Amino acid sequence: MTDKANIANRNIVLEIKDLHKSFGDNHVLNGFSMQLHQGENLVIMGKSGSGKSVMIKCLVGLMEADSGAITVMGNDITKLNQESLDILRADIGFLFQGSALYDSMTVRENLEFPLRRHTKKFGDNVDTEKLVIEALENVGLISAIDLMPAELSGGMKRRIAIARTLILQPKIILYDEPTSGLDPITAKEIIILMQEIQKKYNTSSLIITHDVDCARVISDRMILLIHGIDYAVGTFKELSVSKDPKIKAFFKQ
Ligand SMILES: Nc1ncnc2c1ncn2[C@@H]1O[C@H](COP(=O)(O)OP(=O)(O)OP(=O)(O)O)[C@@H](O)[C@H]1O
Repeated sequence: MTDKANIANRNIVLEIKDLHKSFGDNHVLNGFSMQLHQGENLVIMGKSGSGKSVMIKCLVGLMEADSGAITVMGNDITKLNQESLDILRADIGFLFQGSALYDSMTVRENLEFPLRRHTKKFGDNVDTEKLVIEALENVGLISAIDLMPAELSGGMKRRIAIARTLILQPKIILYDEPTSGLDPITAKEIIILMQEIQKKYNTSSLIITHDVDCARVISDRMILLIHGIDYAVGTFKELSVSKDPKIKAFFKQ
């Protein structure tokens, strides 16, 4: 957890207001709102099918919302042209569910890949080797630089995926189920790594997870996504003692 008091007073780096998204009669998001503050670890929990992925897709522009506003570092993303959106995207790191490394590329090539896509951020004279090494050192896996993804364990893959996200030096990181599919010990190591990154770079993180342990350890605040809205917002401590059966259900594991 971030040990800085009064998160509510810090700058808002990402804000969703009254987001609606339906697929025919399936009203997935019915006015979801949230605010992510500078340096905050905000966990979003919701049951399977509650709309977490739909929300993230709207956030990163992979899906168009029916209505609502999404503001990233002061920019309304629905009003940006492609070029401005690309520049903004370089400040948002996205850790996909299940790591999603390119199987045919070495670890080094996997890390170089995002740098090639975001040349504007670092300029033409970027020292790629230096950035790759720094990112791998951050996740404690410099020794894996020339390995192929197939040669890595699940935990190592997740670390490399985090390094690939970090290499662009994002201000905001979106983690989609960062501990899913990992054994409890490896999951704990990944949570510790996420905390170290947050401390070192003062990144703001939005973390989608089903993992109550992960939420307990890492969250400054939590949002429970129920019925397509931000049904409950608070610290882990506050929400975990709620008497509301819908909220209680999240903490029975
Ligand atoms: N492209 C789509 N077309 C139609 N329906 C969709 C589409 N994408 C998502 N949905 C529907 O939206 C609802 C929410 O799906 P979503 O994938 O966001 O859930 P989730 O909370 O991320 O679940 P999980 O935890 O299992 O990943 C589901 O009912 C799903 O069927």
